[in-house]
Amino acid sequence: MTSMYPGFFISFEGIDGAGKSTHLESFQRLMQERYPDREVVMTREPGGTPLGEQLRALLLDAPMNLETEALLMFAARREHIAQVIEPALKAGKIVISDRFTDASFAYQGGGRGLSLDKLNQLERWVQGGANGLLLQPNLTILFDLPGEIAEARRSKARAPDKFEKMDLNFFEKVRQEYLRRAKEDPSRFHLVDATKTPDLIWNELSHLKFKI
Ligand SMILES: Nc1ncnc2c1ncn2[C@@H]1O[C@H](COP(=O)(O)OP(=O)(O)OP(=O)(O)O)[C@@H](O)[C@H]1O
Ligand SMILES: Cc1cn([C@H]2C[C@H](O)[C@@H](COP(=O)(O)O)O2)c(=O)[nH]c1=O
Repeated sequence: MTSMYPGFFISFEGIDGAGKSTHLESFQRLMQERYPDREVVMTREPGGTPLGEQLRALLLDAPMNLETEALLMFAARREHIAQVIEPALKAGKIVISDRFTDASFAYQGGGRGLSLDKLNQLERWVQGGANGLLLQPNLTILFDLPGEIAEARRSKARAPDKFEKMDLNFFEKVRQEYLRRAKEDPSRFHLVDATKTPDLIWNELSHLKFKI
C-alpha cells in the first residue's frame, strides 16, 4: 500500500504486445491535465534509473539462470524505488510505471515457474517499509490479451527481445498469473479487454475513476 505517501502510484501491465505503450504517453498527459498541481513522473521496469537501464539491457538480452533473472529484476526495482519512486511519492507526485512487481510474479513466477514463496520473500525485502507495509501501486491497469493476438501484433512491431521470443505456452502462463493476481486484489486492478480497438481502450482509460 502506498497510502503512507501523499503521492499516487499507477502501473501498466500485460503480456508483451498487449498494447500498454500505445496509451502510456496519452495517459501521462491526461493525468497532468487532470492534476495540474501535481508533477507526473513516467518511468519503467526493468529500468527507470541509470543502473536499472544497464540491468535492463542484460535482462532483455543475456541468457541466465532463473533465480539470477529474478534477483536482477528485484535489484533494479530496489534502485528504482530508492532513487525514483519513493522520493516522488513522498513529494506528492503521480508516478506512472510501465510495469512493476506484478510482472515478476507473472513472468518469473507464472511463465518460468519460480516459486511464489521466493517471489513473496523478494517482494517483502525490496518493497517492505519499516512499518511492515508493502509499497504497491495504488492502481494497476492490466491489458489482458490472448497470447496469439499479442504475438501477431508483436511480429508487426519490432525485433523480439529474450522474453518476446518465448512461445505461446509461456505467454498463456504469464497471462493467467496476471489474471490470478487481478482476481486476488480487485480494488487495485483495472482490467482492460485489450482485444478492443485502441480508440475504445482510450475511451475507457480516459473515463477511469479513482481518488488521488
Ligand atoms: N488495441 C489494439 N488493437 C490492435 N493493435 C494494437 C492495439 N494496441 C496496440 N496495438 C499495436 O500492437 C503493437 C504492440 O503494442 P504496444 O507496443 O503498445 O504493446 P506493449 O504492451 O507496450 O508491448 P511491450 O510490453 O512488449 O512493450 C503495436 O504495433 C501497436 O500499434
Ligand atoms: C518488470 C519485469 C519485466 N519483465 C519482462 C517483461 C517484458 O518482456 C520485459 C520488459 O519489456 P517492455 O517492452 O518494457 O515491457 O521484461 C519480467 O520478466 N519481469 C519483471 O519483473
